[in-house]
Amino acid sequence: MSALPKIYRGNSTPLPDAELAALIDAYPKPSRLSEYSYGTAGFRYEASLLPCAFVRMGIFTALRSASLGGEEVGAMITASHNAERDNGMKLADSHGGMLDADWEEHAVSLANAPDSKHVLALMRTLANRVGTTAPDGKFPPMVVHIGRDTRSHSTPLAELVIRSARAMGATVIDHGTVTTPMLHHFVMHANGHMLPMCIPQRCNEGGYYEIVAMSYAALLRTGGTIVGVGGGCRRLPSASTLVIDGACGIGAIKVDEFRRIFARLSDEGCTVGLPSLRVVNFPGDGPLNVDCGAEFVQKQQSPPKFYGDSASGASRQYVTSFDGDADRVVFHYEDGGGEFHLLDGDKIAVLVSSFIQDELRCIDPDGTAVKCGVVQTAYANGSSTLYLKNVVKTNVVIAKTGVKFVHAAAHHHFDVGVYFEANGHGTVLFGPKFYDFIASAEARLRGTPRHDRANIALRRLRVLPALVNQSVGDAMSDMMLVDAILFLRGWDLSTWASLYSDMPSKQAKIKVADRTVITTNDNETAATAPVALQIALQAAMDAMATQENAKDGPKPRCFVRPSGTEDAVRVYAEANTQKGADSLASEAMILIHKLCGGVGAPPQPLITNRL
Ligand SMILES: CC(=O)N[C@H]1[C@@H](OP(=O)(O)O)O[C@H](CO)[C@@H](O)[C@@H]1O
Ligand SMILES: [Mg+2]
Repeated sequence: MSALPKIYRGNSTPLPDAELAALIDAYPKPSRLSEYSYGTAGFRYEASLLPCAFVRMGIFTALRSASLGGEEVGAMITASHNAERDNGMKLADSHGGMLDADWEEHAVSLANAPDSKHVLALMRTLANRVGTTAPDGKFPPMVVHIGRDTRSHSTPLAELVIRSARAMGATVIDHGTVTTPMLHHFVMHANGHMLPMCIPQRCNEGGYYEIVAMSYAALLRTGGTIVGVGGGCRRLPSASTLVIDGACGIGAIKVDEFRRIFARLSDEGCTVGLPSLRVVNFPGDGPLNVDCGAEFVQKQQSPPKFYGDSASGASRQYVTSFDGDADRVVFHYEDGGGEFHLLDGDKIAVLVSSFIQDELRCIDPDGTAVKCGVVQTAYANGSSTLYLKNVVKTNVVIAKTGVKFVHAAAHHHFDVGVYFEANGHGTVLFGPKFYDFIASAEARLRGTPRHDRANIALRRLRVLPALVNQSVGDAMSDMMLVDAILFLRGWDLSTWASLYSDMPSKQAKIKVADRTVITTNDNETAATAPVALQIALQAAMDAMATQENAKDGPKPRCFVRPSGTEDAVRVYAEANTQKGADSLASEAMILIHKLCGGVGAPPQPLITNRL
């Protein structure tokens, strides 16, 4: 059952300096760390390094809320796909998305201030700059939402953030264990962003489930009114039971709620197309993110371990894997011959963008009313980019790795912006022109028969912004979006997979003494330092192109970049053969080890078994 958040009301008055200082100094900077840095998705370190930063982030989030005149903000305690030993914090700004880039540096300065004296001085400067200090020492109202994942240290770390935010006089809304996208959703709705669909009861777990389940059911129901269109709208036996691998994390617990909701929907007579759900890999079934979950499945390109579950071959035809905080989702299946097939974020981008474009065209055949497009990163498989451009015929933009970059690009470039990182993190953003389009279509189509194709398209499009999380990528809502599209198209995973074939690829990571010695160009497709590294990588790519001598399709590609969430350098390679991709990635690993201060013995060649 969904729990209500615990609310600690604040009085907007910080504790006296001496008490704040005592709290800050009780958690000094760890001697093992020279500086905290703000990575791809916020602070992320081995958990024992974090108390100092987290006490200060309680203060920071309160200040951020004050700077926005009391708009509510959020802090999610999670290290997502990382191992259990790590933890971290993702900060949600008042619109529900990632923290404003200008404020990242304030967060970093506060985290790295040598002691309480400096923290308090910085806090005062910041408060003055944003005009928040009143003569009586009172701040404007401050509201901070807190969520946490299932890691053993997430609760004590969350308590530290709560303590220091309360010490600032902020109201703290503690949502307990939730997924990252749920926390972002609460913050977005609490501030009334996403109007006209925002109503207050959606700011808690029950409200979240309701909005996702109801809009999903509404989308499925549009399949019930089709008369002789396209032969779709059926649930193939191979897509009737959806197995959900929860990565032994929070997503398993939360998605399991939908089984109860689906049962209720069925009781209420809403049975069109609901699949049965089977959740595996709950917390405690196995170690978090180990040999299971979206990160493992996508990076290793192999099926997850089904801890404590002897799922038969038949039930592995329709499987989805979440990551540790359920903001990523990938799909996969085993075919009749036992071969594994992955449908990653690129495949989701293709499925979703072509569905939306098809529906838009039913109302606006010229396709000029709203600008649609897809944002990918350098990790997108070359075949997916070609397919999007040549077959879906949509706009494609390549942005830097990380949700904060792809989200901003989707928002900036498109009225309907689909973004998915290859690892399955993504969503669809709907801008004002989309809502105008829906409003004018509603006026125009009023009174048309429900089975009229344009009328159906309108009802499908209208429900999407409620189903698809508008603040960040969301494994649960993305899973339902994909499932609904498959149902409406009458497809299973193999039909979807057959749209195009991925170029064989290889991903790996390698430890170096200091990964910041590697810098990259803007979209991370090439290293700008060390210069010798990029020259050698280019030579390796050219040699592979000559060796493979493929006539058409994308050319072999390899790039490297320092991870923003792990202490490692990431390597990506793709080629026309798996052997070629493995060989390029191996060469890159050896080059990094040699030119960038590799730790330990030189890496061994990478060999993918499924050749
Ligand atoms: C190759 C890869 O999957 N990188 C991931 C990973 O970032 P890195 O900076 O590569 O560690 O974690 C980010 C947060 O979840 C996610 O946005 C990003 O796509
Ligand atoms: Mg995640």
